[in-house]
Amino acid sequence: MTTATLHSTTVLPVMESFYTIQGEGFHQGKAAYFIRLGGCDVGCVWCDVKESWDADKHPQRPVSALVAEAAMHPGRIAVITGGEPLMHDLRALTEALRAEGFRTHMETSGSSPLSGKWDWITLSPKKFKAPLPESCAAAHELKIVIYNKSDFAWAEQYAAKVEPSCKLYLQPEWSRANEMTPLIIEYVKANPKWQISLQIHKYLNVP
Ligand SMILES: C[S@@+](CC[C@H](N)C(=O)[O-])C[C@H]1O[C@@H](n2cnc3c(N)ncnc32)[C@H](O)[C@@H]1O
Ligand SMILES: Nc1nc2[nH]cc(C(=O)O)c2c(=O)[nH]1
Ligand code: SF4
Ligand SMILES: [Mg+2]
Repeated sequence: MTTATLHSTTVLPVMESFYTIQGEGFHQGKAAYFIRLGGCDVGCVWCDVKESWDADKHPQRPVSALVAEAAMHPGRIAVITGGEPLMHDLRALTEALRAEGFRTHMETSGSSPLSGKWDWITLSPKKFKAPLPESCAAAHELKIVIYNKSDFAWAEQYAAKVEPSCKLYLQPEWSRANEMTPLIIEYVKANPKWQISLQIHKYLNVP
């Protein structure tokens, strides 16, 4: 049996999957198919998908079925998110997505070991469980959630750990967006290596 065949038998806990507009970061505004995997051991107090945390609450689904559903839509960006996707072995999923012509993107805290083949890794480090050095090295985009003023200095610590080519984004924590967005605007104006990332899907009322 080949490695690819072995991987094709894999199942993953899936909370939801949906075709939408990427609302955040460098690829904001592009059509993308999202697969939200269950399970997260990071525990951010302000997490906007706490329902994802317990993997056992979500059905185990075969990778082949997930990719077949994704391929029914015309977009060819697949975003793997969660929960914390790197709690799972993502080799089979990324191989199968690429075989269908998808570019593989991931949203991760980087706190569990990397697996899979990725065209784009969005690293969003968390104070609650720090990212591994390998995730910092692999990130194409660093996206720091700003919950209070002290998070700007914390963001700079991670900007120093990623590659020089890594894009840098500051994103207001949603419940504090009214207070934090003006601070982010001033910070980006003073520190133009950073850009602002808004969660535009929440303004557009799409998933
Ligand atoms: C729900 S997380 C799932 C992926 C992974 N666990 C992570 O945190 O990167 C997806 C993205 O949403 C961000 N996020 C989560 N809750 C948020 C909130 N309340 N406001 C703004 N961004 C949030 C995360 O930082 C991450 O960039
Ligand atoms: N439209 C849309 N864009 C997103 N970008 C990152 C998301 C995520 O939850 O990982 C997300 C999401 O949940 N919806
Ligand atoms: S790491 Fe991501 S999914 Fe996990 S609690 Fe934090 S924001 Fe939520
Ligand atoms: Mg989201």
